[in-house]
Amino acid sequence: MLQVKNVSFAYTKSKVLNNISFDLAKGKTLAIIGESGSGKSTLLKLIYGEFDLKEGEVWWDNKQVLGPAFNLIVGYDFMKYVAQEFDLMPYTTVEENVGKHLSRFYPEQKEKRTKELLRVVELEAFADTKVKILSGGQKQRVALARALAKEPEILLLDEPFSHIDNFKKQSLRRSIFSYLRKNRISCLVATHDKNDVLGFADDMIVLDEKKIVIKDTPQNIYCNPKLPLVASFFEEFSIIDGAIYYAHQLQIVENSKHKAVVKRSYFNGKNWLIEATYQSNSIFIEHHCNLKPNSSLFFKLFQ
Ligand SMILES: Nc1ncnc2c1ncn2[C@@H]1O[C@H](COP(=O)(O)OP(=O)(O)OP(=O)(O)O)[C@@H](O)[C@H]1O
Repeated sequence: MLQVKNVSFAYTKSKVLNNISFDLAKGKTLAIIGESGSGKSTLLKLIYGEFDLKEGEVWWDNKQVLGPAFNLIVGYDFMKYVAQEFDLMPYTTVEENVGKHLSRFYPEQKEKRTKELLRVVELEAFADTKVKILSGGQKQRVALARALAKEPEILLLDEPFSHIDNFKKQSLRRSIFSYLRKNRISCLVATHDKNDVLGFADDMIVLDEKKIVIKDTPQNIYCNPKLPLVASFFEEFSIIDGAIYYAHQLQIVENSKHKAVVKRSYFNGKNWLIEATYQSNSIFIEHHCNLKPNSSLFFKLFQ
């Protein structure tokens, strides 16, 4: 189990993280969300042992994770970290990058393992391609495969699918997260993408103002977002009478006590998002067709 105990950290004078504590059980996935600059990457780096901690401790089972003051080489065998910059070897092939840390003394095992990982990240066709000429998304997939090569017990992922195109993203997500589950690898994933969280993470934490402001299951947080910051991570929302409503919780009806004026309609694939003005504020309503700007509408609320 990963244990983060009362961790605080500052790069310079002011703190980036203040008194962070949480646990992550074996084989579980925990998502970290928060605005840009809220400290997600810093937290991953601290857990990886990239910096020395002055306040707080990080433990994996009965081993304490220590920073560079205690380790000549940053990191531990049981933990792998895929950073936003992938740190690959550009002039060697995809296969060589993935197999870099696997033993040369067992060539058959090495080849089998490398092939298995290339299948997980859907890069079999690029095994002999030099990394230098790969796209950003392909490089990101090589970095993921390399992190998994030596079967870590815990994987730290920083925006793992940010460079992957929408065609591949969903199937790659399913492939990676089911591989982690099957092999009981714990995973901590920092993300801006709700699709990394809903359906894949067991728990999530929300970072704001240097602290963990919410920790719960993705389902509970989605259904009861509590803060506008959290609702905005998932969907367009409106605040009406002090409560948060997602766009699908507002329904246009013939008549009601809530009257608004249409500003604009946006096509979003499944239906339309209507932006309207209600009591001088913008609200968002999901609807099956677009509506004329400046026309009036009535809506009702449901949860
Ligand atoms: N090496 C560094 N030296 C000084 N300050 C840093 C350093 N790295 C990050 N910071 C600062 O620490 C804060 C947290 O940054 P961090 O990269 O952890 O945020 P983040 O939530 O991961 O952001 P993003 O979502 O944009 O990746 C920011 O204010 C950033 O400017």
